[in-house]
Amino acid sequence: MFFGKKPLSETLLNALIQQVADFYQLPANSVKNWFSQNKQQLEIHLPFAAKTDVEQLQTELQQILLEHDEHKVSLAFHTQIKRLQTKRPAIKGSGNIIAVSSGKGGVGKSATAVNLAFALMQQGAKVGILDADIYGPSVPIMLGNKAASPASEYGKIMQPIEAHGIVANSIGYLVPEDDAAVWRGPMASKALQQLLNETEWPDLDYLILDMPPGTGDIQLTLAQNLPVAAAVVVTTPQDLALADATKGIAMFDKVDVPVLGIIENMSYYLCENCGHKAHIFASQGGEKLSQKHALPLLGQLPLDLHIRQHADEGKPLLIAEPDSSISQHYREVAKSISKALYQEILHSGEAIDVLLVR
Ligand SMILES: Nc1ncnc2c1ncn2[C@@H]1O[C@H](COP(=O)(O)OP(=O)(O)OP(=O)(O)O)[C@@H](O)[C@H]1O
Repeated sequence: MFFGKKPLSETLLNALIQQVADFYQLPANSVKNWFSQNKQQLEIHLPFAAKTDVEQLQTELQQILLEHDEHKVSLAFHTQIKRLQTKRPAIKGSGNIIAVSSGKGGVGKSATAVNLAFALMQQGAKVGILDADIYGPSVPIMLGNKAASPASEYGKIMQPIEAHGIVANSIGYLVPEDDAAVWRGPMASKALQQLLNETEWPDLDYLILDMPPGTGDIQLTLAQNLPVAAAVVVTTPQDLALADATKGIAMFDKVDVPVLGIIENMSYYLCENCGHKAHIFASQGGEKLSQKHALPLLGQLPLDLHIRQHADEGKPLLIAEPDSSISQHYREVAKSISKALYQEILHSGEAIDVLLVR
């Protein structure tokens, strides 16, 4: 291992590796292969989307370099996400397909899926979104491009629609809303499989699949027949939604798709004037659900006017207000999802590590 002509001491390299390992509470052995050296540059390839960690990591590593009199060495961080092997054959370019599902309609699954797609992008991943909510496709509304239509050069393979740095496809771009609304189950699931297969996804890390709400035949067929890498379940905290979320978790268990965790949406309302936190839809529901199923509670997002306004106006919150505390919260959830999927990749391979969600 050389830096230009000068070898970088093993002691120093080990100290740097240990620092990153401690940061992520991982064994140094797993972190070692994230490092590569190139002339005066030390490259660190993070295997999950965690761009918001880079600044702190950089400071910590630079401090060690300074202590070893190696201040000239520059650091470069990259995001290098692997694909989790799925039972169903992979779809070209789609990367890891993450199903965002809800047992019950109206809990904010689509708004969560869209915001998470942008949050993952802002954490450094290449992201697409497929709107599989066939009876109520809201992705085109939330991306503000309802009138767009995917170009198709050979009459078959479609180019996804680009929006603010992600790509998307939806039945909503292809057929009038009322047409899809009358499709029966088998026709709807076939149309969705086609939509996924016949889109030219541009080498993504993640494809967010905005599932139709519920746990019926269409959902089960999709979870079973598509190469879904993992799922997250969105719920509101009240009992009714939690009972349905349980069915959602059971559905993914049945088809052996790992559930990465639960997102509680509309958890509370924070009064903008007095700062009072009101638990409109009851409290701690998501927490109880996560304990019951031994799944992480990935995030608790507020009931917030800005989330609704930006979604309904077609200006994604993460793009319109990237510095808001809610956008930061979404980025934390996105990072946790990405890390949890990395954990699944480790489990599926020879190495098994413990990665705590930071
Ligand atoms: N945390 C939130 N705060 C405020 N409004 C929200 C929040 N999450 C979602 N909404 C709004 O609630 C409405 C329903 O959300 P959304 O369409 O995402 O739900 P859904 O679960 O996907 O619904 P469906 O099951 O009918 O597809 C939308 O107007 C959306 O903007």
